[in-house]
Amino acid sequence: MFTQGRGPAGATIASRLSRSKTAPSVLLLEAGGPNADPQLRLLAQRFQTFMTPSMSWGYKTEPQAVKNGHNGGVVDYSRGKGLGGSTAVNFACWTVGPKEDYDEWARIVGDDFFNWNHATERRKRFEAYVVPENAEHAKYVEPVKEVHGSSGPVHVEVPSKWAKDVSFSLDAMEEAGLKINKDLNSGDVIGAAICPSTSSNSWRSTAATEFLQDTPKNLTILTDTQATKIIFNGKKATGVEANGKIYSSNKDVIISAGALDTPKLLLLSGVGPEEEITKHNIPMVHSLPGVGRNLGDHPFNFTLLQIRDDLNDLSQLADQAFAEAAKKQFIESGTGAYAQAYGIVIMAFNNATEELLSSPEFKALPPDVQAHICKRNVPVIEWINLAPPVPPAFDQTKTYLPACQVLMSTQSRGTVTLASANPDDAPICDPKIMTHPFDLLNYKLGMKALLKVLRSDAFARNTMSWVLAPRSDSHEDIMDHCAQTIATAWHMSCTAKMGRADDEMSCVDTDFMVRGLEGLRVADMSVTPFVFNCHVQSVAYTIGETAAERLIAEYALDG
Ligand SMILES: Cc1cc2nc3c(=O)[nH]c(=O)nc-3n(C[C@H](O)[C@H](O)[C@H](O)COP(=O)(O)OP(=O)(O)OC[C@H]3O[C@@H](n4cnc5c(N)ncnc54)[C@H](O)[C@@H]3O)c2cc1C
Repeated sequence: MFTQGRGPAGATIASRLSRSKTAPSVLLLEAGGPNADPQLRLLAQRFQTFMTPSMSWGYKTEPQAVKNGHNGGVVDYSRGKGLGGSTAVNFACWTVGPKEDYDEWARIVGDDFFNWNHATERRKRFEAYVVPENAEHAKYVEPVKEVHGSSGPVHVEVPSKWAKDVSFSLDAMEEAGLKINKDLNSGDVIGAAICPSTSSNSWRSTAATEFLQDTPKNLTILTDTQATKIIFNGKKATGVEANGKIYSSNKDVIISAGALDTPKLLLLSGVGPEEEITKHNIPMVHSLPGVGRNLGDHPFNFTLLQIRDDLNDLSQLADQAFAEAAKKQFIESGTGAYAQAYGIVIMAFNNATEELLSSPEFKALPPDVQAHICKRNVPVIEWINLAPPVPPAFDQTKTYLPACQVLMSTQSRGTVTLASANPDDAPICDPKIMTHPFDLLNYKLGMKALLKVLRSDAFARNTMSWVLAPRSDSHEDIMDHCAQTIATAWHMSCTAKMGRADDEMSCVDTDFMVRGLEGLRVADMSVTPFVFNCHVQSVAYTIGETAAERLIAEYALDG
């Protein structure tokens, strides 16, 4: 048995399989290094870690149509590299998404194994969800205990110490008309809520710290080992090539390299759309039109308000000496400014408005997509307050409220293709952000609604100035601001999607087996049939757990 890629999906599978009763031999190959320095796991630095060059693949998108803005429309498309994969560099927000998304996945693929109830039971096995009891915070946060795990390996917490702006921001959202959702991870995501983080006592937890410690002898982990080709005997995968060596497998090869590198490896190995493979003179192994297609993501834009100085303490950290001392104090004693800086993000997920639902853009969507968007807990827009930190170009001694918009229920789809047959070349990533008319309208209506909230008295009376925002609600000003701040939330998905046999774009079946091949599975964010309406690391862990459960049953690994 062999798995490749050490992100949340790959690490979960390798850990579960190797710890099963029959203890099969599992080899895990990871292209990056060990990411061993604990200082790279400070939650207070969660928004900067991805800029550490050794921990990122450093990908960028092709110029996007929302252009004429910064960088000519080229958007950062980082992926985590090394132990923990993207969980070692991500923003550590933990959201599991709406229950209806899981049921929709089950409906699309025709298998109840993927529905909310089953997924919740699986998540409870790997989750350790901690919300400290605190009378002051009870107004804002109260977990629905039945849907959370308490003793799994993946640590999720609401830090016990809150910065001042947390309650300010939630109170203002409530006053502006949003409902407070005390547990956005109950399956009901709608409303303004505290978002827990993947951390323990403000130290980031990663797929590696959670699944790859104290590993059993039958699990071998090789770092700095990039798989460059899958080896086939006819239509059967028998191993992979990495660092000029062949690693053979007598059972399955499982690819968990993430939604950009999994299609890249499949294409390099001759599996994918014929025209894409032959154009690089790669020998064709198997035609699969969906590989590298359907790339979906969540576009992300931000606005910035300067607010009253007494509303948070983060400006202290602009003083280099103060920041160094705070970091030292936190590392030595777990206390001080670093124990609460950037500890909490506030999220507000919103349903579609009547205006969106009555638009021609909505009515042109396929009937099943329309039906899904109309469901109770399915959001079309997410707003984020208190993150990310203010870019260095702005005066760091001032106090700010970043307020962002993340597009949900996205319909735009792009591609991942090869730049060449050389495995060292980055893939060509073109997510075609907001090219679908529904996404464009949804973005504009969402941004107008966000501006209305930020202009409401609750925010206005605490706002000193608008630093970054559309100049007006006009189409031109909203799109101009969009072009200036466009990014994605790095939720790349669907590039080797799971689907039914009669869906010609389906790449894997519900056993994660690559269609038309033997001994080859894909289990990572590539396989989701649509872009989940949440921050997706929880989905990647769930995919790993689901694939492991299927394999353990198929090979009777638990005896
Ligand atoms: C900057 C950033 C911020 C994010 N913020 C959040 C957030 O706050 N909340 C959230 O829920 N999600 C967030 N995400 C997304 C989330 O982290 C990912 O969706 C999730 O980690 C994907 O898991 P995966 O297992 O599919 O792939 P990955 O986590 O990307 O893991 C893939 C692994 O495979 C390895 N690999 C790739 N190619 C090869 C090869 N050829 N050979 C061997 N190994 C290979 C990679 O080095 C990596 O270790 C963020 C992502 C990024 C990049």
